[in-house]
Amino acid sequence: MLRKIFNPARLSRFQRTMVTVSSSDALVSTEVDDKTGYATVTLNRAPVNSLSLELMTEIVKTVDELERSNIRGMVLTSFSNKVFCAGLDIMEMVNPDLDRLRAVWTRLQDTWASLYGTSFPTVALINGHAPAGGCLLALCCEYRVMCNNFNIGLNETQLGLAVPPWLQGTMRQTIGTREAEIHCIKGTMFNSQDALKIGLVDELAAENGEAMQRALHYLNTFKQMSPYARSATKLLMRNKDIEDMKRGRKEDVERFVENVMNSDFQNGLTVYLQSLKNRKNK
Ligand SMILES: CCCCC/C=C\C/C=C\C/C=C/C(=O)SCCNC(=O)CCNC(=O)[C@H](O)C(C)(C)COP(=O)(O)OP(=O)(O)OC[C@H]1O[C@@H](n2cnc3c(N)ncnc32)[C@H](O)[C@@H]1OP(=O)(O)O
Repeated sequence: MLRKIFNPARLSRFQRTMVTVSSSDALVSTEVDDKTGYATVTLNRAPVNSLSLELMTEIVKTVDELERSNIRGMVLTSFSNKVFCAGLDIMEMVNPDLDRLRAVWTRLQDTWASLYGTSFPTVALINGHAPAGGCLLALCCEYRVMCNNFNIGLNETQLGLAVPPWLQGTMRQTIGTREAEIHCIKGTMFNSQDALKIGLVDELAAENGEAMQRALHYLNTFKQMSPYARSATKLLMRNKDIEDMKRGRKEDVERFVENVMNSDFQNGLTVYLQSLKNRKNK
């Protein structure tokens, strides 16, 4: 069954109401161009957009609001021209409160489901590094434009975390089963050129302005197309994955909690955090 379908009857409302949402200190800011109906959603959590419970809550809220406002497309990007998103906030996993840890993983599932299941077209404008959860956000979008000289990939295993089945599935869909298996297991990080070669991203750009032009070009390809046929086809392809994730979500949360509470993982995390700081001090 289709979860959400673009409703052409609501189009007239969309044409009248054009919005710029969120205050300057918001974790996520949204601007909608009233001529095109395209929203630019900018992740705004300095320094590296790491995914705290609060940031993920804002992402889900934003996507839900956009879904209700009938925009015609969305570009997801970062305030920083160095890091698109550094993945899950590692501090959420250091000696965590168990209720909050469960909420973090549940919200990550929600973030994946809401971004992956939008009725409108989505492009990730990857204007910086995108490890792990950062790569997840990009993979949820339909199309990916990446600026040169950054890294992207699902490096969870390098950190001692297992990649959950629903995220593996999105990677498989994007780069194919064989490559997804190898690179999820290895935790490979790709530079921009290699990410393009393997199909993890669709286009490269020299800088932000060019990346935005390419992103808008993708959205413009749907201008003359029936929004109904477009979104129905997308959701028919994606809804089963979302339903599968939802069916297994409780077990998935408990696996994550078990993974994080393991003492080897906690020790590894301390070493990893230290290595990030050492790298910085070099
Ligand atoms: C079925 C099985 C169930 C179990 C499932 C288990 C796991 C699920 C798997 C997937 C979900 C997703 C998981 C994750 O996302 S884990 C997080 C992975 N992220 C990383 O490894 C990125 C680490 N960061 C970096 O590599 C670099 O910071 C960067 C992003 C390349 C940016 O480099 P740059 O030089 O620009 O900045 P700094 O390194 O100086 O960082 C600035 C500042 O930010 C802190 N920081 C960086 N990343 C994070 C982060 N992810 N969380 C929290 N904080 C982060 C860094 O330490 C610096 O802090 P400081 O105080 O020193 O200024």
